[in-house]
Amino acid sequence: MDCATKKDFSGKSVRSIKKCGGFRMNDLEMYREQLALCDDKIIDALVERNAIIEKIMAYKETYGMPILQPAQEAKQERRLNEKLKDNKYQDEIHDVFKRILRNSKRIQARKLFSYNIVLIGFMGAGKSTISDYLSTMFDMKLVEMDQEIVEREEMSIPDIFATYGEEYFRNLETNLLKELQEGENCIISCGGGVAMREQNVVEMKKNGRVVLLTASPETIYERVKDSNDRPILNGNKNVPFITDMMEKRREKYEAAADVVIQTDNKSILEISEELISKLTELDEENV
Ligand SMILES: Nc1ncnc2c1ncn2[C@@H]1O[C@H](COP(=O)(O)OP(=O)(O)OP(=O)(O)O)[C@@H](O)[C@H]1O
Ligand SMILES: O=C(O)C1=C[C@@H](O)[C@@H](O)[C@H](O)C1
Ligand SMILES: [Mg+2]
Repeated sequence: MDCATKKDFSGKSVRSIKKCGGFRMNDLEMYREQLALCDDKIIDALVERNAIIEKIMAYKETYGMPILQPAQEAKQERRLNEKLKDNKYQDEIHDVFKRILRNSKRIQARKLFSYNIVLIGFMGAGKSTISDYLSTMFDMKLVEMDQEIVEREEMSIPDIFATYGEEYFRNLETNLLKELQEGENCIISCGGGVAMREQNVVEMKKNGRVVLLTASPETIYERVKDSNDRPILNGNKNVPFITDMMEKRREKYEAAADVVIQTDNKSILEISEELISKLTELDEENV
């Protein structure tokens, strides 16, 4: 390819128009304009897509349909995989769609919850499990209080208890909870004992709705029996001990709760749906 140069009328060297790889001098400008038009189309499509997301939410609300529909999400993913399977840009396009999906989830989360969701309840009630699921489904930030404390202290909870005592651990919980009130649209999965301090409950309610998960002592026993991560239960993993401790804590849990969800024999999806509908109802009552 010969990109010959010649002088223009002012004497400046310019490339010959016809001989440069089949491109013309002004092609670059033209491509840039085409790119800008493409970007405009993408913006218009995204605005339209987001408006459709809002319509779907309104429709589900009107007809009392479940908000979370993981099967539909899986169907959409299959459709996309099929459509992109022979596309040479499939990795890049999949990456873009991942972000689009995450942002759709955020739009839903912001519309549904303008506050933090704070999960409380006895050990093994499912706080971590449900928080994790909700945070994935709505792309919401998740703070697992126990885990956060373990990371900051660089020690396991049983070691914190053994080295510094329970009071020290409880103070860490209170301080973390205070710190978390600065954010919003976050899921906070509390340690099992967090709601026992009145000061903690005041903090939770500043910027959050408190969801109490419950389960029978038998269910709790089944869920915790194979783990040694809960120092209070170590050596006490039996139904009578759990029953007794639960009864002692019950009043405080219930007093802290804005909504209560009983979790025995329910799937994670069922519990999460119940949580969303109870929180939504609560907001409607408060309007
Ligand atoms: N709805 C459920 N159905 C069946 N198993 C469940 C359910 N919810 C939680 N589990 C199981 O019970 C165990 C304890 O759950 P999880 O860790 O979520 O409880 P937790 O309330 O966070 O406990 P802790 O207060 O000790 O942190 C886990 O193994 C989890 O998989
Ligand atoms: O119920 C409790 O008092 C506790 C529950 C766990 O989540 C941990 O926060 C810790 O083991 C104490
Ligand atoms: Mg937990």
